Amino acid sequence: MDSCGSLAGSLLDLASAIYAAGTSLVCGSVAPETVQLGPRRYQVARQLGEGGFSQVLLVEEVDSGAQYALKKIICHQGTDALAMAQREIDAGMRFAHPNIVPLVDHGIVDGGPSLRGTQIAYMVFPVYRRGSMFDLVMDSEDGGRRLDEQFVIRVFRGVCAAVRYLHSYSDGGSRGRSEGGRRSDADASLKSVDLAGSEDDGRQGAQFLGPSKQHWQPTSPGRAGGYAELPQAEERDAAATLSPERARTGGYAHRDIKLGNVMLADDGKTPILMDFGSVRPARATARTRAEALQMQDDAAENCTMPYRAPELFDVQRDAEIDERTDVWSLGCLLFAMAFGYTPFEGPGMGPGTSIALAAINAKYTFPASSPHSDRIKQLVDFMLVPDPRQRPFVDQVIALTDQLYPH
Ligand SMILES: Nc1ncnc2c1ncn2[C@@H]1O[C@H](COP(=O)(O)OP(=O)(O)OP(=O)(O)O)[C@@H](O)[C@H]1O
Repeated sequence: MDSCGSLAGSLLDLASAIYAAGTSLVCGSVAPETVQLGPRRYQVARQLGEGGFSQVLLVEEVDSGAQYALKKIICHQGTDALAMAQREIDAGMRFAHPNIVPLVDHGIVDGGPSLRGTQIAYMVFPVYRRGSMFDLVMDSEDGGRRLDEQFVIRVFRGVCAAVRYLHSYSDGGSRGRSEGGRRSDADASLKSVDLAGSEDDGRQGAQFLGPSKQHWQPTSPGRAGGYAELPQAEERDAAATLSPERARTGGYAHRDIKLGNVMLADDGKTPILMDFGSVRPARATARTRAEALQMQDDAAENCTMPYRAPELFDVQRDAEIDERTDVWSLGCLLFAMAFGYTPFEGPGMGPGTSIALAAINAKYTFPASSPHSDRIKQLVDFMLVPDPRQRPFVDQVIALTDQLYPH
C-alpha cells in the first residue's frame, strides 16, 4: 500500500475504533482510544505487536487498572477474517491448560459508518512482557549465544503438554459438558471448518459475547503420568496405528506451532502456547480432489511454511491427516530453539532451495558445532519423520523426552 493509502487506512481504523468505543474528538486532538466490551472498558496504552491479521495493544481495564494484551482483528466483509477470529475466540473459551493462553474477555463490535459492513473482533489476554521464544532466540543469536539446553527442554516439555491436551481433548467428555450451551457453541464453531468449506457463518451477527470463564482443569489422571519407558520400535509402530479411542475422538490440532506462537510467562520459564485461529479438528480425510486442494490451501494459509508438515504441502485425494502434523512442527520448534534457525531454511540449504522439497525429503543437517548434547538431535530425529504414519504421537515424544531428561 502507498503512504496515502496507508494513511487513509489508519484514519479509517481510528475512526472505526472511535465509533466502536464511543469516544470523541476533543479540541482537535484525538481522545485516547478506549474499547468497551460489555460492562468493561479498556484504555489503549500502546501497541505490543502486530500479526499477519491483527494488532495487539497494551490496554488497561479502566475500573481495576489491570493491564492486558488486547488483540484486535478488523474483519472486512467478504474475507474469512471474522470466521477466523470466531474460531480463535471459541478455542479460547473451550481450552484451559497452564501452558495455553487464557482468554480473559472478548467481543465483536460493528465497525460503524466509516467501515460499513466491517466488524472488529477483540480478544483480551494476559500480557506476557518477556515476549515470545522467537524474540528470545533472536536475542541469543544476536549475542552469539545458544539457549541453555535444560531451559530449551523445559520449554519444549511445556509446549508438548499443551499439545497433548489439545490432541486428547474430547468434545463429549466431562470438560465439554461442564460449561453447557456456551461450550457447545464453541465446539460447533470449531467443528464448522469442514473440507467442503461449509463454514458456519450463522454467527455473523454476534455482538458482545461476554467474558469467558477460564478455570484451569487438570487433564485426567490417566494422562498425567506419561510413559516410564522409551517406546521401542514395535510399540512405536503399533501406536502409529490409531487406537479405537483416538480414532473416534481425534481431538484438535494447533497447526501453527512455531517460535513466535510460544510466549514466556513472567516467571521466565513457563511456555504459553497462543494464536488459536489455526486450530482444526485433528483428523481429516480428503475424499475428493477438491477437498484435497482445500486442505492444502487451508494449510498454506494457516501453517507457517518452515514448520509445515510434509503431508500438507501436496495433498492428494484420499489423503488422511491427523494430529501428527503438530509433532512435525514440534520437531522444527525444538531444532529452532536449540540451534537458532529452523531445520529446512537454515544455513546449508542454499539459495532457492525449496522448503517443501527439503521437508518432504527430511533434508536437514545439524550444525557442525553446538554446545548441546546429542539428546536434542535424537529427539529432533524422532519427530522429523516425513511419513506421517511412521511419525510418533505427542505422548511418545513426551515419553522420550522424559527418558532422556529425567526430572
Ligand atoms: N499476550 C500477549 N502479550 C504480549 N505480547 C503479545 C501478546 N499476544 C501477542 N503479542 C504480540 O503481538 C504479536 C502478534 O500476535 P499474534 O501472533 O497473536 O497475531 P496474529 O495476527 O495471529 O499473528 P500471525 O501472523 O502469527 O498469525 C506477537 O508476535 C507478540 O509480539
